[in-house]
Amino acid sequence: MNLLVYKTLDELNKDLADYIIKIAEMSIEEDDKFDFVLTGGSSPKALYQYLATECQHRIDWGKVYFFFGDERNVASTDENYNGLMAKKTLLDPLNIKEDHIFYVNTSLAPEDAAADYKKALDKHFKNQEINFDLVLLGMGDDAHTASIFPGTDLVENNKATVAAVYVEKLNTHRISLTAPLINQADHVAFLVFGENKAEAIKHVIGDEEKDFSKYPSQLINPVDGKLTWFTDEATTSLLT
Ligand SMILES: O=C1O[C@H](COP(=O)(O)O)[C@@H](O)[C@H](O)[C@H]1O
Repeated sequence: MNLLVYKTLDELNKDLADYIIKIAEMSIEEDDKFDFVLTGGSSPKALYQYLATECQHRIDWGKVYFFFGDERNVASTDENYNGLMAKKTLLDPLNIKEDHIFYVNTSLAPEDAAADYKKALDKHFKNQEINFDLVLLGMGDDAHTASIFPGTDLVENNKATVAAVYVEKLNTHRISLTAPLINQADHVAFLVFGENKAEAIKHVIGDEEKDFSKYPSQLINPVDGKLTWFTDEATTSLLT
């Protein structure tokens, strides 16, 4: 595990963009494509805008396939739909073709949307192991990542799949990659900043004894891949 701590969000996003471009270049050279899982929420907005502007000409974006680590069970036109935020900030500005973007179909019931997404992944990976080049993750102040929330049955899901989960505290369903599926990736990167996440990261990274149900981000530990945390000083202030 590699923990990177930045003074400013600009420095963090610039370095994270360089890291993404480097993995994209390696993947495109090896396989002629880059399978990239995007995170949702508010944290990646500035990063996506930076990629779409400053990094517009650094790689062939036509060779990138975009996926989502999790999705909220709302219409694709709803501002809370993770896909819409990525579309506005990254995918439309880069003119990414629709057949390179794997949105979660939330017009289906959550269980069906999860099964539909898994089917699309299996097809893309030609029914071989689903092995993303890079999974970008965020983390909530409750230590959830993707939509693996504390106390939900998704924490216990030990299958590499896509699952629907009911999140009681939000009174809603979510659709999410499971931790074993994320852990099959070659690279996993967390993008976490801000003081409100200091307590969570203290436990996720700092605790010797793991409590996955309380701190689901502890589940992320790539089997053969590399894990990197892109953080700031405020978030890591409680780590000793
Ligand atoms: O609900 C979600 O939250 C996390 C963290 O979001 P943030 O707004 O604190 O950046 C995010 O990683 C996840 O994709 C999203 O669905």
